[in-house]
Amino acid sequence: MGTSAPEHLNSSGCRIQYSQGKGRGVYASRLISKETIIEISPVLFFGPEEYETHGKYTALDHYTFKWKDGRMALALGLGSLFNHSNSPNVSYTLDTHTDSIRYKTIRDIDPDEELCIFYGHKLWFEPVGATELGTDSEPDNGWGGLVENYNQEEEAFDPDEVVEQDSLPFTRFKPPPEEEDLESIKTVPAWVVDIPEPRHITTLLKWLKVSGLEDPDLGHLKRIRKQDNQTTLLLSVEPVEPELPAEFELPSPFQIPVPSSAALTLTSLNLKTALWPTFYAPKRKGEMESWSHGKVKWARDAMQVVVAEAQRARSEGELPIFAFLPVSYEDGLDRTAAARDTRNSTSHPLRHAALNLIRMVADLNAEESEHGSNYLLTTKTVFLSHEPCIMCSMALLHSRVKEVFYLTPMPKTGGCGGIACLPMLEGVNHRFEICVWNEPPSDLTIDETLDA
Ligand SMILES: C[S@@+](CC[C@H](N)C(=O)[O-])C[C@H]1O[C@@H](n2cnc3c(N)ncnc32)[C@H](O)[C@@H]1O
Repeated sequence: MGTSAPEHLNSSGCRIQYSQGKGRGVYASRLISKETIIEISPVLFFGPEEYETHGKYTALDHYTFKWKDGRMALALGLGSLFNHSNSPNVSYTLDTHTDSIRYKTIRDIDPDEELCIFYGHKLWFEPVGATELGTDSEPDNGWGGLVENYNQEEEAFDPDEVVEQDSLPFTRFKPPPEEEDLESIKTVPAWVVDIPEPRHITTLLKWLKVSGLEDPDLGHLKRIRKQDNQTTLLLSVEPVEPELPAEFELPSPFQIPVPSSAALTLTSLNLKTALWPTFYAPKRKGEMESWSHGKVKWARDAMQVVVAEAQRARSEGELPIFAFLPVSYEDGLDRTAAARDTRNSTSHPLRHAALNLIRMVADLNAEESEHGSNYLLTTKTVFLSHEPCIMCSMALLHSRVKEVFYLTPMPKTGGCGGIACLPMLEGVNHRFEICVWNEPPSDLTIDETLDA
């Protein structure tokens, strides 16, 4: 063993340092933000035969990654020096196009923090740190382990490329569109004019086309309203009163509120058309926001954190239930929060993971938010190890969360598809999308009668 670690010219803020009980490790020499590629290591291959007859009897066995075609690969550069953690802060992807391994931070990294990857559940050494799990008897569910990462080909795709619904690693349930009531319909003031002579309508419509008043923002509205023997023409939503052609001797235009968007449901169509004739544009059944490869990777990374932290919680005497609010994929700027179920340690029956998470968000935002809005998770996605119980599902609904992902369905107690599905109930004042991971890890099973 050398007496001091070699210097390494890695410009992404990594250094090599001895790590207590683990040999050398990779450390952050400055703050590194989430989703930073910190290393791309070229690999050196060993053919299956060479590996079987020689490689596996050498120290290299502790360093090699299994490649897709059965070869073993030794990461050069920093790649071989990342130590293992059950709650890794770095993910990696085998890039078969360039024969290299890319290492990326999963979350923001503090200066001097060790950068660790997840080796899988079958470890060949006694991991340092009381939080580490993993025995030979434990099934390797592949979560973040070598096998799974090696099957993850997202990096080989364009991160912005859309993933087909059927290829997503989770199943999505989208609530029906909101039924609107009169109060919730958004309107904009629009200029309209009554047309005393219906025979002028065609000419006026032609005039409108060349008048500069045609506005794509009005595409969801019909141009003409016929009501009580009165024909009215929609002119514009500009603040200034439009000038009308003098030859028709029209009365002065006036402003009225018109709906600002098309009607999604028949109920809203009726309500909106009472204001001004509106087009009906129901969302096609099953129509959902699309997911890109990059976003799927983001969700997978978040779920890896959930699994690792749920296992860690169990090793520390808690229930293996975990809730995680990652930095959102789109802006990558907001706060993250994470919470365990702490019913065991607190002897408090309401300390469920999802409730703890919502309370944590409220506490974090308490100083900055307007009174009463600090708990809101509007536009956010929450990742859970288990389907939330009815109480937690209601709390999530109350928090206005956008999406909830869970791994383990709870058919007897769950409130997001188990015994009930709260966001789909009639009359609730918010709906969120539910995404159920396709293959829940078997080692997070809890008593089926427990509320998660
Ligand atoms: C890929 S190497 C990592 C770099 C290694 N520490 C070195 O100095 O060369 C894997 C080896 O690091 C050690 N190691 C990695 N993670 C560890 C952990 N959490 N606890 C203890 N030892 C660890 C084990 O000896 C393992 O065989």
